[in-house]
Amino acid sequence: MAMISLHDVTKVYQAGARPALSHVNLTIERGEFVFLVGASGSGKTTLLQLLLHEQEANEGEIHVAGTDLRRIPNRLVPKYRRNLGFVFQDYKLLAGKTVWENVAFALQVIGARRSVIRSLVPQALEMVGLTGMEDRLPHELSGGEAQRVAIARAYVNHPQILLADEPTGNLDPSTSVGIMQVLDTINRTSNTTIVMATHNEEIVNSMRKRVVEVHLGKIVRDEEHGRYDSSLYNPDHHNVGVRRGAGVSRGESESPSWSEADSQNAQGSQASHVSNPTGEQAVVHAAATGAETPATGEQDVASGEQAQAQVEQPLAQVEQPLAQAKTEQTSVAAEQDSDDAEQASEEASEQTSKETSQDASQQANQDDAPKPLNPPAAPDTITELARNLRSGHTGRYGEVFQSAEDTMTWGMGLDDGVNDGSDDKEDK
Ligand SMILES: Nc1ncnc2c1ncn2[C@@H]1O[C@H](COP(=O)(O)OP(=O)(O)OP(=O)(O)O)[C@@H](O)[C@H]1O
Repeated sequence: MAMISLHDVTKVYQAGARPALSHVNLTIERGEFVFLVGASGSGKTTLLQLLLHEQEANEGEIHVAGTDLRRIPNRLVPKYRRNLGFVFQDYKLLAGKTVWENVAFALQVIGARRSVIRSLVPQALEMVGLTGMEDRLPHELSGGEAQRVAIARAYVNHPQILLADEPTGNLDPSTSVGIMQVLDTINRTSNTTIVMATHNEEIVNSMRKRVVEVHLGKIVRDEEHGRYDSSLYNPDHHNVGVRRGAGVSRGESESPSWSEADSQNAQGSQASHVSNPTGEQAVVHAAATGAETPATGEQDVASGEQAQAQVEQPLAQVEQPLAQAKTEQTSVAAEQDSDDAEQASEEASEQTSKETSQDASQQANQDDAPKPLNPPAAPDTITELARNLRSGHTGRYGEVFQSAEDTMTWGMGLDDGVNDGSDDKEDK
């Protein structure tokens, strides 16, 4: 069964208004990494809200992690959301809690044992490269560090799915590379399904993941190893087009006729210049060739060197402990009531701690600092991203997830006297 499936889904916020989503069909398998792209107002956030069950569809079926969202009673929504981690553009850390407490909180509110918390929080912080920063408060963090904490919090209970709405929208290019590296590592090492809404062309075009493009509430493109050119569906222009052949089509999508310029672009050039929203010219590789062509040193890439240095930290440092953790403990839920599992967690933690303490200490306090070169460990896609990345424009991002926050694992029970983490902090 697919991890996520939408069948003929329509969402209308106000009677008579254009549907935010119209007859959408989409299937995402376990372990896929999907970029959700499209102009502001196209329906990306709405789609994520439907997956969170923050909004309900007017028509159609949605299944997520085996749950039919048409049939889920409200009281079970918080439990359902344990399957999901969510990363927001603006981090949404709890201001009065330390890094450790922010991450631990996501486990405390679902009733995880202290021993499990003591095991999983360091692993999550290590995975995002923040070991050594446990005692910092959010206001003492850079944007990139704050987003790493947010990812650790979203991932600490090992959800099957990570949803992210513009997670790099507030970050500079080099810091964005680090965030994408973390998400890519989570996806590759733990088979976590990731759906990320973004406007950032360079991230999409460099990482060459599956791309689902939404335009006026409809999926107009669904491609393996796809790319994104925001100008093709610019809502301010009537003559929109889609660059067919930019990737492998995944299935039914509505494709408007494409313009002559697009046609020329798609016919074999190795690279094309695509205007970014600020009007600058960024060099991107034409996906029509389907080749993972390495960037040349001649390319004019803003912040390229800095971004590349940022990304080329040894991935083994974060992958090894995560892989080990996944081997020895697959589900927080399963561990909550099992003493055996608890013991295994502690053993895993000790083992992980021994094997990685040296690397972890080296990672402390280095969130945005250039990292040492380690080419064999850096995946091509991330290296490509580091070379190509420019900041994309950020779309509308309001408080649309405000109510969902309250029932995500870290928000549930905030005002209900839930342990604030201080006990666990002492035991850390
Ligand atoms: N709560 C709401 N009430 C009424 N209309 C809404 C609501 N939320 C979204 N819409 C409308 O639904 C459409 C899709 O909005 P949505 O936020 O999903 O787009 P988006 O692609 O995520 O945009 P952005 O990239 O700017 O975040 C837009 O026309 C928007 O105005």
